[in-house]
Amino acid sequence: MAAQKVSSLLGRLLEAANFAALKHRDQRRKDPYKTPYINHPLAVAHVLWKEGGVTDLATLQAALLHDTVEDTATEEAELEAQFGDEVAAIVKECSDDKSLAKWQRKKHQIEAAPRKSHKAKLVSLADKLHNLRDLDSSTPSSWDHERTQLYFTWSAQVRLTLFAGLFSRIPNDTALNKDG
Ligand SMILES: Nc1nc2c(ncn2[C@@H]2O[C@H](COP(=O)(O)OP(=O)(O)O)[C@@H](OP(=O)(O)OP(=O)(O)O)[C@H]2O)c(=O)[nH]1
Ligand SMILES: [Mn+2]
Repeated sequence: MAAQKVSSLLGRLLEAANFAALKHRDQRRKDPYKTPYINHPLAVAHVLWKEGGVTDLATLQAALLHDTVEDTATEEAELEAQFGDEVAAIVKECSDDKSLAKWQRKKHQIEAAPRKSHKAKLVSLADKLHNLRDLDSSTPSSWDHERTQLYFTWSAQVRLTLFAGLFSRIPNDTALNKDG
């Protein structure tokens, strides 16, 4: 790849990391160490690249930005203007509607998972994976055993529906879909 193109891709990735860092700058994770919140979106993007082999720029940018609309004062239009329609749409697909009750949000994630775009599924899976790893290593101070178990059970349901969609992307005309 031409050096100029690499430089442009890196720049756009760094722009997303910097944007997320500014938006999350006053937030901490719920763990006992009060880890800076930005560690989470950075880890989600890193999981996708390192473990998932994902190199698509829009997916990695969306991973870095995935909690900005849900958890900070960021408008979708802001993301559209700075990162384009595709990135903004993936972030939107990964954002809970905070005006809904918590149980409704949790239910909606299970129901919406199969309809998500492929890129949003990748970001959502990495998001869940990193949250589960965090729970395993340092449970949020206010979470008891039952609350932690509930997150594991619920996220397993979301991941199953996300995976079901990912593996059902077999084109309609393949032999696998023929009767007989
Ligand atoms: N495991 C873990 N999670 C933490 C920590 N600090 C903040 N979180 C965030 O808390 C959310 C999960 O907590 P819940 O009580 O289930 O959900 P809520 O914050 O949306 O109400 C996750 O949001 P999310 O990323 O939007 O994902 P999700 O709610 O869709 O799973 C996660 O990123 C931490 O120290 N450990
Ligand atoms: Mn997240």
